[in-house]
Amino acid sequence: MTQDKAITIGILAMQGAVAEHQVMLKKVSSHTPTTITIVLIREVVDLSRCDGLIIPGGESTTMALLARLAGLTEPLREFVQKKPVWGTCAGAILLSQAVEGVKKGGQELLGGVDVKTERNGWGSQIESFEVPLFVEGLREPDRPFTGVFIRAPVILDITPSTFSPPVQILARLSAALLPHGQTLVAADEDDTDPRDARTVVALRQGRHLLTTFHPELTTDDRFHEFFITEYIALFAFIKITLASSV
Ligand SMILES: NC(=O)CC[C@H](N)C(=O)O
Repeated sequence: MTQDKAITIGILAMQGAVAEHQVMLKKVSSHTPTTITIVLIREVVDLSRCDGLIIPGGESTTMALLARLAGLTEPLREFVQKKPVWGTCAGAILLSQAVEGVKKGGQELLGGVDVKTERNGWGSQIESFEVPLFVEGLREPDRPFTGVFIRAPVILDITPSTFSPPVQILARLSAALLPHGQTLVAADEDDTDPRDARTVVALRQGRHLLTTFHPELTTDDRFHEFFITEYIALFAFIKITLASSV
C-alpha cells in the first residue's frame, strides 16, 4: 500500500498570524514529498475538507468571539475531538482545558489538551522576548529553534485525565534566558523540576500539538515540517479509514 502524501491543512482565519503559517506550509510543501493543500477556515464548510488544523497566534478572546459569530465553535470542538490540531500562542490558549487571566466577559475554549494556561503569563507586549529552544523531534535537534514569545501564555498545569493520551514535552524554557526578570516558579529556582509546568513551551498530547510561542514568525520551517511529517501517518490512516468505511 502506498502512503498518501497529499494532505489538506486548515488555518483558522479569524484573525492573527494566518498568512505567516500559510507561508511556512508552502515552504514545507516545496521541500518534502508531501503536497499540502491549505484552506483558510472562515466558514464551517471549509473545515470539513481538512485533515488537520492550525490555530494561529493572535488574540484568543477575539478569535473565539469571531469563531462564535461564524458558527464555528461547535464544529471546531468536534474537529478537535477527531483530527490533529496545532495551536500556537493564542491557539494554544484555545486548545487548553482551562485558562486564567481572562478578559471581562470570559473566554471560550475549544479544549482538547489537558493543560491549564494563563493568558499573557510572561507579561505585556514590551516584555515580549526571543530565546533559543532545543526541541525534541525537530530535524537537526541540536540546532536551536528561535522561540518568539509575544504576550505569550504560560502553562500553569499539565494534568492528563485518566482516559487521555499521555503528554509528551517537546521543549522547555530556561529561566536564565528570560530577559525581563520574569520568574518561572519560586519553589524550583533551577527550573529543572520536571513537574514544573511553567517551563514547558511546546508539547504534544495524542494528535495535538501546542506551542506557546510563534514558530511561524521565524524563517525556520522545522516546526511546520514536524507537524506535517510527524502526523502524516495519522492523516493517511484517517483517509484510509474513511475511504474504506464508505
Ligand atoms: N501572540 C499571541 O498569540 C498572544 C496571545 C494573547 N495574549 C491572547 O491572550 O490571546
